[in-house]
Amino acid sequence: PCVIQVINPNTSPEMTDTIGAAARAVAAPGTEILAVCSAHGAPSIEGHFDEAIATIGVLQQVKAGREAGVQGHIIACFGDPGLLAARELASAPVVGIAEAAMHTATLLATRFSIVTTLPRTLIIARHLLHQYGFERHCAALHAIDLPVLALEDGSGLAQQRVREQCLQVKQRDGSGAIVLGCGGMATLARELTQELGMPVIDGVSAAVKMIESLHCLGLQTSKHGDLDYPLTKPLSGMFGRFNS
Ligand SMILES: O=C(O)C[C@H]1NC(=O)NC1=O
Repeated sequence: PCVIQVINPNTSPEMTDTIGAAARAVAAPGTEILAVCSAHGAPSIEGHFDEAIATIGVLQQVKAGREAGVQGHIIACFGDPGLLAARELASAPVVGIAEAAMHTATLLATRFSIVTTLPRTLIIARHLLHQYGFERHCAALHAIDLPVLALEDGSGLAQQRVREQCLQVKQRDGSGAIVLGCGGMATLARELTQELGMPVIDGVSAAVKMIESLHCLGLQTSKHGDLDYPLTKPLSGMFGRFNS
């Protein structure tokens, strides 16, 4: 079996459910999805500070997942918080939803646009484009200018703003694909792809299929070089829980 731990780095149970549903919608018959969220941290991640504190919860979940013997981990926040640290802790593959969505977009179009939530988080997406080497593939980045948890308030306003922004991307950006820049947008991708007649990509589902592929290929996070397990040292205070 292929057990995939899908980690919502924020503490919103509603968003964890949205993310889990998107993952299960595409999981292969032999794949089990374990959707979890940080035990403590921020209810939504909307900036560098939120990302920094969310990283600890991500790493705690990755450690628990490794001890449970999962076949892969997904970091289901568009900033991919703690990705490389998680890869040091993990033996199984770790995929972030931003990298998964970006890689997928480059297989389908020469350029993609990103649609995310608050304008202040655009810089985080820009940093990832640079880190992953996708800057020249990204035509534009847009924000719907609503907070992350507006996607879970039941009003449908955020979902409507995402749809409107995607329509504008299609008319103005000259990009062939759209990347949805939030784990909470995961369940919108398939319907928007149909309506717009162009690929609208959700990183949660893309990451599930990537982990399944890596598992099928018998490939795991490389422990040769700089993603080897962390050096053992006495960690103190709140980090004592990471002492293996
Ligand atoms: O960066 C963003 O706008 C979205 C990001 N924040 C969050 O709590 N989950 C996410 O995917």
